[in-house]
Amino acid sequence: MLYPVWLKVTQAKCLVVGGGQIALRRATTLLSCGAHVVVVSPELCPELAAMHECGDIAYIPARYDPSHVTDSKLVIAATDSRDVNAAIGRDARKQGILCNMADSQAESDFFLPSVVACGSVQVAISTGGSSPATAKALRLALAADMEDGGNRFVSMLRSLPDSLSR
Ligand SMILES: C[C@@]1(CC(=O)O)c2cc3[nH]c(cc4nc(cc5[nH]c(cc(n2)[C@H]1CCC(=O)O)[C@@](C)(CC(=O)O)[C@@H]5CCC(=O)O)C(CC(=O)O)=C4CCC(=O)O)c(CCC(=O)O)c3CC(=O)O
Ligand SMILES: NC(=O)C1=CN([C@@H]2O[C@H](COP(=O)(O)OP(=O)(O)OC[C@H]3O[C@@H](n4cnc5c(N)ncnc54)[C@H](O)[C@@H]3O)[C@@H](O)[C@H]2O)C=CC1
Repeated sequence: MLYPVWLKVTQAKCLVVGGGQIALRRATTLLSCGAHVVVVSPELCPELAAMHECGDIAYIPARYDPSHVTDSKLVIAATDSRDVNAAIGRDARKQGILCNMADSQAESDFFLPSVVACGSVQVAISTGGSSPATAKALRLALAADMEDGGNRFVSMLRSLPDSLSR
């Protein structure tokens, strides 16, 4: 069983190592939550390069080095190298920093959920890593329903036995 939390990352340094699509996904979410996103990678995909050009993220154009982890609140290891991602995880752990490794559920301290946001309400969906595609399908179904007034979701909640909906 995973322990669910809603983490405050506003203005906190969050390190993303790697410059591909997974790094982009992680950087985008962190940025939308107000984090100070630092990306380390010898190269960036066009979307991350654009985010750097407009000043949304800090960029260190280099291969990963253990010093990059220092002072991070969170670390995301999203390179395409198992050895590099594992080393990032070990360095983060030494400094007591939580780390997610894109290629190792076993070594990650936390997973990323699918999120539906509706005003101040956020719903996070996880399958504990067993089926990310299911988490995404549930998000899309719930988002479509909420846009439509949330009737199916709300009626589903109302149809729960009193003992469950209390
Ligand atoms: C452990 C975890 C990562 C972590 O958090 O550490 C993880 C792991 C892996 N995902 C893989 C594949 C895909 N992931 C997606 C999508 C999402 N994956 C996300 C989270 C997580 N994915 C974490 C567990 C979440 C949970 O608990 O359910 C979401 C929710 C959030 C996000 O990533 O932003 C986001 C949906 C966002 C949204 O749109 O709502 C799609 C669909 C798509 O991209 O369209 C596919 C292709 C379809 C498929 O194959 O299922 C693979 C195989 C890689 C390979 O072998 O090629 C692994 C590796 C493995 O399983 O080890
Ligand atoms: N968690 C998930 O949902 C999924 C995870 N993955 C895993 O995520 C990882 C990354 O995937 P993509 O972004 O698609 O890969 P990608 O190949 O597009 O990007 C990898 C990036 O890492 C950078 N890199 C390589 N060595 C580096 C180093 N020493 N220091 C810093 N940066 C370095 C490269 O320059 C490149 O920008 C892969 O290991 C893949 O197995 C893949 C699909 C889904």
